[in-house]
Amino acid sequence: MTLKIYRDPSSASNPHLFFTKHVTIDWTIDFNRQVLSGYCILHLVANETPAKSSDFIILDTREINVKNVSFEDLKLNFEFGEKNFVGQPLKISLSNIPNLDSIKELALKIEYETSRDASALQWFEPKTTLGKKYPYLFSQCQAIHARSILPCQDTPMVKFTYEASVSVQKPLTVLMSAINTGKEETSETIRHKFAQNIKIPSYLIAIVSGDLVSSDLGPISRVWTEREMIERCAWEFADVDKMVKEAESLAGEYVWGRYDILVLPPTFPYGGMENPCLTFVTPTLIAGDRSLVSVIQHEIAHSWTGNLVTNCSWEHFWLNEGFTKFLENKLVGINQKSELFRQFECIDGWRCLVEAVKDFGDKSPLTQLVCPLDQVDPDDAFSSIPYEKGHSLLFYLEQILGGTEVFNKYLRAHIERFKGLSIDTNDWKQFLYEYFSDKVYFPTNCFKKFQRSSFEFKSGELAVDWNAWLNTPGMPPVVLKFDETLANQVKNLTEKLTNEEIVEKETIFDKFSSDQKRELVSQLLNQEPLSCSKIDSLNKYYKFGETQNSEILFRWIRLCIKAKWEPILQPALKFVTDQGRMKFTRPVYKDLYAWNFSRQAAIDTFLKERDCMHKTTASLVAKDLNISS
Ligand SMILES: CC/C=C\C/C=C\C[C@@H](O)/C=C/C=C/C=C\[C@@H](O)CCCC(=O)O
Ligand SMILES: [Zn+2]
Repeated sequence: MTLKIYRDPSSASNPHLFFTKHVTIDWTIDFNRQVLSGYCILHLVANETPAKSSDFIILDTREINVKNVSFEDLKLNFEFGEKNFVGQPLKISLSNIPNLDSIKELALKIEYETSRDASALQWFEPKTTLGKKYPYLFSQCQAIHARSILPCQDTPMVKFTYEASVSVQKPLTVLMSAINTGKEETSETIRHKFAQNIKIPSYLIAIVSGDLVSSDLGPISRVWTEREMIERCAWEFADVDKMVKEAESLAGEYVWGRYDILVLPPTFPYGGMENPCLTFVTPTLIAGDRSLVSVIQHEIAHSWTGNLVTNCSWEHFWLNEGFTKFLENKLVGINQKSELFRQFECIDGWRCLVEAVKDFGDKSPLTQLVCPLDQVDPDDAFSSIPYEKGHSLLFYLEQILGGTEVFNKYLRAHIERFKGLSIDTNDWKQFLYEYFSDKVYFPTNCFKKFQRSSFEFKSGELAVDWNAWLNTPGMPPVVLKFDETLANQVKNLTEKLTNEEIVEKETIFDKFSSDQKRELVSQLLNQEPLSCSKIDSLNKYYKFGETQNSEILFRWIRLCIKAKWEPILQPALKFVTDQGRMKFTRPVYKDLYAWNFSRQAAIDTFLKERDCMHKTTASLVAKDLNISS
């Protein structure tokens, strides 16, 4: 068994010597000190490059307090390398392991404790939870935060199974991105046990602990959250089993056993996180009308693209997110029984892409699909670009390679070919050419070079400008056209609201779906600023400020800020304080900062709130507001 090695600028680890095949975790959650303490055992396998006794096994860590490293009964020497933005390498010496040449497997036991600053963890004191009685903890390991909860080869090219045993004070629950395999109780504590028997990368390790309750949704699904939210969450996500079946019809068998959902506190920085067996989601999805469940479809889709077929490094993140966005939009179409709904989602996605390219600047390397990350923290590079540019490339290929039926078969074949593996863009492209070999002629040596040069098209070759799509900043080389039926129904009202005086609410508005209402505000936002009196009327007749749909509220707030409508200041500050989903919080903070009238209020609010925010959100918003950390 060997592991294919890729370049990963976000990891200091050296899996070319030994790579992880299984991890055993034993933790005690200490809510008083806000640390996880215990040990992990990394079960390593010798890779193709033979290790010498002068070598070190290098693991990624960040703010981890290592007490002891051992192999069987042998204590191993270790030291830390230099700290930088990817953490601090832990170098474990192999010098006193006898007969190193003959060792094929090596179980390294590392006893350690996390720090209070572990970047993967957010700790809550009881008073900050809904129930106010018990503390709460959750993790977010993507992209490179797993190293703050265990020393590991924190690169997605390495995939392993894991088992965990986690002790916590009674009556708290612990859940992980794995199957629950039982518990053991003492008078004071409960030890929860887990097993993840499918190989996963480190970024998919996840843990939550709190006073959680659950409600069954179907044979393989239940939703978990705090008691105060459970009924609303169970109603919102009632269709999840059906959605998993729809995804199976597209992508193949669902192999993870369970598809549970955890609804987190509002500081959770993302819409959703595809932790296997237990998707983590933001409470901003609870709209009260199931209108935001496409995030669940997105996370379900990751069960194949991302969690089975994984990007080998964060430079190829589009392979996770572009594919998943592509499946998500297809699932929306399948669920609504019409391709029109899929195409409608694509229009919104393209608009997000335009905005993200504008944000970074169209010359920025961070707008490339294959995104260079030397000396770049993946959190700083994160944007809609891998999602939407990746989606666009696949949408384009679908069109030129024969349409949905043909491409759906290819998607299945892609998943079948790469499941269980981590891949780069070259691997993806090579298989694409292999699969469609009847359609294209290509020179066999073209794959090696695609990163640097665009190659000339030969007769019969697939006419895709790969260099422009993959390695060039800015918008894609092709402007995609989507069916506009559903958007056009909105366009008439947009024009009316823009050009005419608003004297009452147009009745057509109530016939719109929530997504069309979102589209309406997006279209209004996509043009020149409205006058304050127009915003006054929209506010009076359409009451966008009262919506429970966070996507609409987000766009409404931005529309008002763009119009310099001063009454929006307090609602905008409340919005960025009540929830911390970065997709919403960062643009609103940035808009408030860009407007003289609200700049100081934005800074003051952030400074007051930052200690209660998620660490990643706080550090990125600080950069957005030009505040040093
Ligand atoms: C090219 C970009 C390079 C690396 C980025 C990789 C990871 C970035 C890190 O910041 C973690 C991202 C986690 C994302 C989780 C869920 C998203 O799909 C949520 C999307 C936005 C939202 O809906 O709130
Ligand atoms: Zn995703």
